[in-house]
Amino acid sequence: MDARFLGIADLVEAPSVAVVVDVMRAFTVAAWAFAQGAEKIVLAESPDEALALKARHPDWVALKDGPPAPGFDYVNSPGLLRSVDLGGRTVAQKTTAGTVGALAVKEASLVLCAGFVVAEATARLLRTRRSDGFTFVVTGDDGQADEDLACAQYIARRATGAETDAAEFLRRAAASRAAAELAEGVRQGVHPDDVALCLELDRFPFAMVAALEGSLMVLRPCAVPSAHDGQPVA
Ligand SMILES: O=C(O)[C@H](CS(=O)(=O)O)OP(=O)(O)O
Ligand SMILES: [Mg+2]
Repeated sequence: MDARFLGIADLVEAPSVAVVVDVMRAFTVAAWAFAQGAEKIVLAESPDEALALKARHPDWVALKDGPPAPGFDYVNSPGLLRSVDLGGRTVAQKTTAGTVGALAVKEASLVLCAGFVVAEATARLLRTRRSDGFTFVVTGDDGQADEDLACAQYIARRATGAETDAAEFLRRAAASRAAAELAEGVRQGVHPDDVALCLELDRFPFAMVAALEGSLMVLRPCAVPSAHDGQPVA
């Protein structure tokens, strides 16, 4: 299996299978939103689009990174989101890196969004795909964010079925600039548990698949039973 690791700016053509990785924090937050009952997440192009979607659908909730902002219900923090009941709700999410990365590959035939919390389910889903290669989008720091690269490399290894010790990959993520910035209060809209929550390996049993639904890029959880190993999915 051929794995490419690209930053968002390096994407010149739509990959066939794209795994968009944002450990800190967009896709850890997305996984927590599903765990808290959200039906789907619409990946918004801009803060204004997230607010416009919410205005059009008053039962939706809007979430963005950075500090709390007028019109937005939540910030991009797993620690803050984990106590919120999102049962049946649609979330419009806009972040600096993660949502931008997913929107950059919206023409791909399969788009998975991932972090350590859904690593094994993501790898399991990739194992069911007959594909010559996978493109991992390392969303942070122009493709240099080590928390995202470490997670992408870990998932790529697990996607081959190779036994892989996660410890070194998690250590790199814990030592990343993003982790330091979250811990030191450089980033805003942060809960003290955010870094630890982003490093919870396989916290959730589902993968997350994004696809165009009309003009919107919509992220949904996807159960990946281990019994399907080796069988292709649509
Ligand atoms: O919320 C985050 O951690 C970041 C925003 S920033 O890097 O602090 O500006 O967004 P994400 O898209 O989740 O990396
Ligand atoms: Mg990030």
